[in-house]
This record gives sequence, C-alpha cells and structure tokens, in this order.
Amino acid sequence: MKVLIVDDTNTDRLLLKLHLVKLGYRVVEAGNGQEAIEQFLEHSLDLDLILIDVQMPKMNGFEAVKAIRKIQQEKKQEWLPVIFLSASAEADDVEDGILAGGDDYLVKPLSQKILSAKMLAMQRIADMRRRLVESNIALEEQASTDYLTGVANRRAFEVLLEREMSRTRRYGSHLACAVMDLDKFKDVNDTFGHDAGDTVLVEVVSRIQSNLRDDDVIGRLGGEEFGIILANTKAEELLAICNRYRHLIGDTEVIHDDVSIPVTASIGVTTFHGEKETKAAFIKRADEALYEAKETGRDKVVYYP
Ligand SMILES: Nc1nc2c(ncn2[C@@H]2O[C@H](COP(=O)(O)OP(=O)(O)OP(=O)(O)O)[C@@H](O)[C@H]2O)c(=O)[nH]1
Repeated sequence: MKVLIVDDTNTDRLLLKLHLVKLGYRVVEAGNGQEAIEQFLEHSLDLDLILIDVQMPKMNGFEAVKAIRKIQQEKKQEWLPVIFLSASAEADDVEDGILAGGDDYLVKPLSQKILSAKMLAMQRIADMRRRLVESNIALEEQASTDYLTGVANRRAFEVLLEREMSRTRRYGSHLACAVMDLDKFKDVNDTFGHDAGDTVLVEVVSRIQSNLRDDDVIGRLGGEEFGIILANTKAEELLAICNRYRHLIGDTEVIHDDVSIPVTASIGVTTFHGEKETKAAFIKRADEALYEAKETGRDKVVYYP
C-alpha cells in the first residue's frame, strides 16, 4: 500500500513515516497543502491512502483535500481514502473534515496502536478498490469485444469510427469505411454445421487481421457482417485494398474437421464526406454499396464515392 503523508512539522512527518515503513507501507511525503496536491497528481495512479495534517501554513489540509477531490471528480477517478490528523478534537472540526472529503479523523498525538489498526482497515479498502478497478477494466473489455472472434464488437467499432471521423475532421486526412458480409453464410451453417460456421468466422477475421495495415481496424457488426476502418487511405487505393481482403477470404478454403469449406465475401466501401457527415450516414452508404455488391453477383467490391 502506498501512502501520502502530509505534515508541515518535520519531526511529526518523520515519526509517522518511520512507523508506516516499519509496518511495510511505501511512503511519499509532502510538507504543505500545495505540495500534497502535486504529490497526489504525480502518484495518483498507485496511491492508496492520504494521511494529512489539518493546520498547515498557506493551504490547510481541508482545502488541499477539497482540491484533490475536485481533481478526482473531473478525472473520474476511483475514491481514495483520506484520514485527517489534527490536534483539535472539536466536533465541528471533525465534521468539517468529513465535509471536506475526509473518511476518518485522528487526533494528535497519534496512538501507534490506533494508527496501526486504522492502517489495517485502510488496507482492506485499498484491496477492495484494486479489485474493483481490475474488474471494471475486465468488464469494459468484455463489453467492447466480440466473444467469438475477439475483435471489437459493433459498439466499440462505432466508437473507434467516431474517433477516426473527429481526427479526420481536425487534420483533414482521408478516411474510408468498408462493410463486409460473407456470402450465403446460411448455406455454410446448413451444409457444414454451426460449429463449422463459427470456425469460418474466426478464420476470416484472423486472415484479415494479420493483413490489416497499421492504422486499420476490423470489428464485428453482427452475425457474418464486419466493418473495416481504413484510415489515411486515398479513394483510388480503396478498391485494391478491399479486393486484397476479398481474395484473402475467397482464394483459400477454410478447413474445419478436415473438411474444406469454400467462402466468399462481398464488400461495400465508401469515403468519409467530412465536416457535416454523421456516423450513421457514413455507415449507411457503405451498407448501400454492400447491398449493390450482393445484388449484382456477390464475391465483389463496390465503391460508393
Ligand atoms: N455459425 C454462426 N452463424 C452465424 C453467427 N451469427 C449469424 N450466423 C448465421 O449467419 C447466417 C446469415 O444468413 P443471411 O442473413 O440469410 O445471409 P447469407 O446466407 O449470408 O446470405 P447473403 O448475405 O445474402 O449472401 C444465418 O444463418 C445466421 O444464423 C455465428 O456467430 N455463428
């Protein structure tokens, strides 16, 4: 557990530090409220607790913690426990401390026994907080990943597309979006079975992914339909790139349980129209191009400028 201790009295800070180090905690220090904010900003990623004196010159503990809570709120950070240390045991001061954003309030001189016990309780909160952060990260990843192929799902793909659209609006580069759909995929499932269909989906994604250019992204929009973001790509290159992806799928059959499965794909691709174009309109145009590819024979690429 990493603890920030803030106290303007050097001897108090040193005693506290020695006690915490002896208990096995890592310590960073600050000598006043302003320094506390600076240390918080520098260590906020792995800080577990702040122990902060109330009466300090320039900026007192209450003000410093209010500022830290404001920063945390703005940055949407998880709650960080704060314990005030004060010579005053007045009920009003304790109340002010909690209102300023503190979680506990200890009266100086500190009893080493009480401090050790409080540190144990804080360790429990720190462990819980870590688990919460980890499971939030895992949940976020699950919520944005397609369970079968491991690529971005529709929601994540649209977020990435929106980001590329903003970047393109700002820097004026080229951007295109392709929608790719496997042909007669129902027949693949009906003829070879659903597991074989799954193998095809995974293999198709793997072939495209290992050939994607650095800035490009593939996502699964649903079923057997995929989206591809083609960043920094000029209109005249699009047909060649999409046809390369089409050949990667159609030229080699997919093997499932020693059975060869022929697969082809149709692709609709379009360029971003810039400033006023919405994401929905951009994707819709790629979809319309795909529809034409399907209607006019499949296993082909159609480009709508
Ligand atoms: N194996 C497997 N099949 C899926 C999955 N998601 C969707 N499908 C199947 O994909 C098929 C899509 O069929 P359709 O929408 O009729 O399209 P299609 O047969 O590909 O025909 P065209 O698109 O017109 O060429 C359906 O049979 C779905 O059950 C999946 O995760 N795994």
